Amino acid sequence: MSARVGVLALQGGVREHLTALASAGADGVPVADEAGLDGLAGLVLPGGESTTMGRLLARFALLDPLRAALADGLPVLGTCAGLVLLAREVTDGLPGQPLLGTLDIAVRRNAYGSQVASFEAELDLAGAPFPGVFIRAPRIERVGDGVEVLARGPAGEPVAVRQGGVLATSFHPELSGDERLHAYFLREVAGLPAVPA
Ligand SMILES: NC(=O)CC[C@H](N)C(=O)O
Repeated sequence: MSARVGVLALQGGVREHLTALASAGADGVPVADEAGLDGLAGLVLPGGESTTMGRLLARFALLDPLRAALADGLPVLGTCAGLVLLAREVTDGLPGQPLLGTLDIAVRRNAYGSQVASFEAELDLAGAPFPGVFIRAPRIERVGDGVEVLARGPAGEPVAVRQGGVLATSFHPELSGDERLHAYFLREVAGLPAVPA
């Protein structure tokens, strides 16, 4: 049986991550409450709207259980709004915007500007080209010492980062029909079997 990997399903692009996880060899399951966190081998925080997602996490009493699960070492992949939620610091966050704060980076939301709010760029991910789909993307403005930069954007800014069991991208790997980043998450971050190997 393949490993169960949750996708936080309060808001945002859930289905595409479930599909990408299935292609990469995991059993993706939507998670919308605390009980859904039980027995997961990993978790994906999807793109969407981080302020809304944070409010819903608070409303559904998921903030503390999620923080506890991450502190216990649950491997997590955050994309776009999911990256914002994971960040320690959001330089233009709304007052009181709930964050998980487990990833030592500072981000600026919607920082690529209104004219070019969405774009695609070919990225170099561990020496191989990877399609980067950026939609009202957050920009990583600072990375802490323990954070590894896996890919950089057009201006050399980090767009894929990893800190131990936390992997995050400012782009949307689930929208490019290329499951290599999900496979990397499963294999290298969560220690699970994955395809492509
Ligand atoms: N595509 C996205 O996830 C956009 C993220 C959104 N701009 C935010 O700050 O939450």
